[in-house]
Parts: sequence; structure tokens; C-alpha cells
Amino acid sequence: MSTDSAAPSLHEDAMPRRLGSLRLRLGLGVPLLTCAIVAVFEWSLGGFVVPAEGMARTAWLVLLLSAAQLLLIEMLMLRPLRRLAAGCEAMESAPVPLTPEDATPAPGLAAELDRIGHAMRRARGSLWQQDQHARELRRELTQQRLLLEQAQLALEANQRELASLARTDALTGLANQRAFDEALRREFKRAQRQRGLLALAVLDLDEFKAFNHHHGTAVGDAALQSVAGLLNERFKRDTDVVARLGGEEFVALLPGVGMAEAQGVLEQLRDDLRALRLPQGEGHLTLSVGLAAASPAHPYLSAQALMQAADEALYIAKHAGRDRLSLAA
Ligand SMILES: Nc1nc2c(ncn2[C@@H]2O[C@H](COP(=O)(O)OP(=O)(O)OP(=O)(O)O)[C@@H](O)[C@H]2O)c(=O)[nH]1
Repeated sequence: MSTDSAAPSLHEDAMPRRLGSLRLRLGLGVPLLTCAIVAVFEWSLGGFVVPAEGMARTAWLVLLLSAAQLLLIEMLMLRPLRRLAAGCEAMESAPVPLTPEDATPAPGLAAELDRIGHAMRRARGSLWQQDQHARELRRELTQQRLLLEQAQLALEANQRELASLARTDALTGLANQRAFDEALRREFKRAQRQRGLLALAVLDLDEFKAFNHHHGTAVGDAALQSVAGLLNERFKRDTDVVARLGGEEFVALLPGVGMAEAQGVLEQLRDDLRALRLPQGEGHLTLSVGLAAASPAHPYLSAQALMQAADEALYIAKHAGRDRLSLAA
């Protein structure tokens, strides 16, 4: 049968071994039983006193009867059992297409066993198909999970980008008002806690309305970007925060920096701007700065109070004629 050569299984040898042992037992048992039956039969006919000729005839009779029985057992039992065993083994291996021989089993006991083997192979085929289907579904599920993970990563990246955009000034790339407000609150509390220094400068370009008017807003935009570049250059420490609050107004928040040090760096920044001679190396765009600094010797009640002091200093610088730095009282 075709299933005899099916894919190997864990119990491949077990069933034939069992059938071989059964055949051996039948091979011994059937002749002995036949011998016993013939002996009883002979005894019932004439007793155990049998001439030598009669003995030989009886031996032949036993031999022939045993051979006939064994042949019948082989055809009607062992062969169908082998098919059944093959059917059982096929349950553990890939299905093999049913042959016409499988589809039309022989009549009698063999037919029953064949039918069982046949049904087992059909069940195996169906199980195998379901198993294949389940594997496909699992593969698809894995793929979908991968896609989902990728989409999730992309979404997280987008969210991070959005969050960063929400805290960044689009024109200059500096922190915006929202990011600055958070930084001011955070650094002010830290300075208070650690009794440290915190300088805050508010910087405002002078007569920027007129600048825009003369040179156009595109040139004005470029000037704002140049000032942002200068701020980034001058305030490079990890703890420094520079931001554009809107329009032509910038801030520099400098943790751990006192009034004198901040004043020095801001004057250098004003020199840098003057040297640039915006626009196009021929102009004279200037900057006014208001500077306030919190320290244990000069504390402020709140972050807002520090900001207000810097704003007031800027107001004084503007009203004193612009292009200068004014210190908070
Ligand atoms: N090019 C450009 N101009 C801007 C931008 N945001 C605000 N402005 C302009 O900046 C100018 C600010 O003008 P004002 O607030 O009157 O200040 P100012 O002219 O600089 O005068 P002072 O601050 O008193 O020296 C306005 O004309 C705004 O239109 C921007 O993103 N790009």
C-alpha cells in the first residue's frame, strides 16, 4: 500500500515488530492447536493406539491444516492489520493521496480494517490541512504583529517630533515661549533649592519695524536667524536655555551664572551683532538687553518676578536710547 512508504514516524518500527511477534506466536500456536484438535478427533474415532502409517498421515494432515489456517490468517487478519498499522502511522506524517486501492477495500474483516485505515488516512489528511491553515494564520499573525510594531514605532517618532515642534520656534529653531516658561520655572526652583545663581537676559532688536520696512520681511527673517545663531554660539553650555519669545524678542536663561559674568557674555554678543553689520555687512542692526540675576544675596520671590525685573531693565535700555544693556536694580 502507498502508506507503507509514508514519511517516517517515531513509532515507525513498533507496529511491524508487534505484527512479526504475532505471526511467530500464530506460527507456533496454530500447529499446536491443530495437532491437539486432530489428536482429540483421532482419539474419538479409535483411541491413541495409532499405527506408524496413521501417524504419518496425521502429521501431514496437521501440517496442511496449519498451513491453510496460517494462510487464511495472513490474508484475512495480518495483511489488513498491516494496512491499519500503516493508517495509524500515517496519522503522524504528511498525508499521502488515496489510491483507488485504498478507496475500494476488500470485503469481509479485511474490509472493516481497511475502512478504518482509510478513515484514519482521511482524518489525517484533514488534520494536516487544518495544521497547514493554522501555520499560515500564525505566519500572517506574525507579519501583522511586525507591521503593527513598525507603525507603533513610526507613531512614537511622529509624536516625539510633534512634541519637539510644539516646543520649538519654527523660524530660528530655538526653544519657543512654552519651552522657555517651563525652563524658567524649573531653573528658578532649582536655584532657590540649591541657593545658586540664575541670570536672565531679555534681548530685543532695535527699530526692527523700520528694518523690515527698509529691507523687507525676508531680510528681517534672515536677521532673526543670524541673531539666533549668535545666541547659540555664545550660550553653549548644556544648562543654558536660549529662546525666541516672538517677534524680535529673545531670552537667555543662564543657570549658575551671576550678574557680572552674564553681563560680560552679553556685551560680547552685542559686539558680535555689531560686527555682522546686518543686513549684508553694510547695515547697523543693534540690540537692547535687560539683565536680571537671582543669587542668595539678591533673591527674587518668584520666576515671574525675575522675568519682570529683566523686562523692566530692557524697558529702561530702550528708553535710554537703545543699543545698550541695562541691569535690573
Ligand atoms: N521679518 C520679521 N519681522 C517680524 C517677525 N515677527 C515680528 N516682526 C516684526 O517686528 C517688528 C517689531 O516692531 P516693534 O514692536 O514696533 O518694535 P521695534 O520696531 O523693534 O521698536 P523697538 O523695539 O522699540 O526698538 C514688527 O514690525 C513686526 O512685524 C518675524 O518673524 N519676521
